Amino acid sequence: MGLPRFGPPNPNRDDTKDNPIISSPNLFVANCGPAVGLSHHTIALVFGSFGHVRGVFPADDTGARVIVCYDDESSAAAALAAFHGRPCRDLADRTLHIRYSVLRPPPTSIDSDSVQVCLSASETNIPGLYLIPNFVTPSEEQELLAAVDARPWIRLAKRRVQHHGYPFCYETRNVNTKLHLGELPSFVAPVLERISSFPDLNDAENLSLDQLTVNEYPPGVGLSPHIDTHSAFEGLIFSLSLAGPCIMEFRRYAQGAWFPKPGSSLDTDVDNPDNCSNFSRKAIYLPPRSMLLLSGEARYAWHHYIPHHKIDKVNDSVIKRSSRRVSFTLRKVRTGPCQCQFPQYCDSQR
Ligand SMILES: O=C(O)CCC(=O)C(=O)O
Ligand SMILES: [Fe+2]
Repeated sequence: MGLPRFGPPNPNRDDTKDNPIISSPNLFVANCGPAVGLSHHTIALVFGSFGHVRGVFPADDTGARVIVCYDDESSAAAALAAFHGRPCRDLADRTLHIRYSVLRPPPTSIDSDSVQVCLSASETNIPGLYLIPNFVTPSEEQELLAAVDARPWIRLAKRRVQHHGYPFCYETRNVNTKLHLGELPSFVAPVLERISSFPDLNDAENLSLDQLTVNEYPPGVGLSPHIDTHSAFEGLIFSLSLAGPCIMEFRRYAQGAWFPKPGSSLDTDVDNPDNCSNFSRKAIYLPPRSMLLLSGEARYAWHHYIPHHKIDKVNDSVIKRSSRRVSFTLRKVRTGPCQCQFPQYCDSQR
């Protein structure tokens, strides 16, 4: 039998003390279960003194949290009032922490194997997306990697980063334009020079990219879906892949942008909010030494995302992520509000 899709009302909130005023015939009971010596049968018997128990189920795979399902809400309310927060004599004197449990929506199935992985930007049909393979040579790649490895890394939860030009603040997903760290380091000069000859750029001379974020991803680490904050950066975003490949997925959400909570990490594998399961998906393979350009619709309206996989499937081939992937994201910091043509995705026009 599969697990019931129940959970605590708000897994991010510690509401064990004051239960939110919702009612449910189902209880989420923590500190209770086979891992702490209480069988589901015993739990059903003890909770059964408040009404008919339809079932006791593991709430997760810890063995120490269960879901107790009653026929009716009043039985659940009585059990919660009697047992929550105090030692339960009939359950080995364990102090139970009880909340009402809610039925979770079915998880949105994100099967990255089911999306065809494009090998060129034109195949994706995303306006404004460009990919140039072999943008740097293998020896330039080694030089760039050596240059960043000679500088201090900032350790995030799952990956390491460096910021040059301006620091990027993960709390606000923005840059502090007053905190100029100086010119971009000289090791990126050849890359910047080559960028200015990038095809399809209308305004190559006025590029003046002034912010570089270097990301180092260990195998299996990706980046949750996001649009680089419109108000933080201008309309061209370049990403150079070094050392290893990855698949980058693009999503265009039907409702417009969903803005992650400030401070939420790009490291996490939270793929999309509950109410935003309706989106178009595309995926592209980024080989090492390739340069990706996000412009126009690709930059402003599509979320980009690096799945958290150790192995990527590129159509029929399986590609193991290398020991690391290092990316150079080059952007120009915006100084006024964004006035793009995609207001539904734009934090300046919200
Ligand atoms: O690693 C990459 O290629 C993308 C990084 C990225 O999306 C970002 O820094 O905003
Ligand atoms: Fe990004």
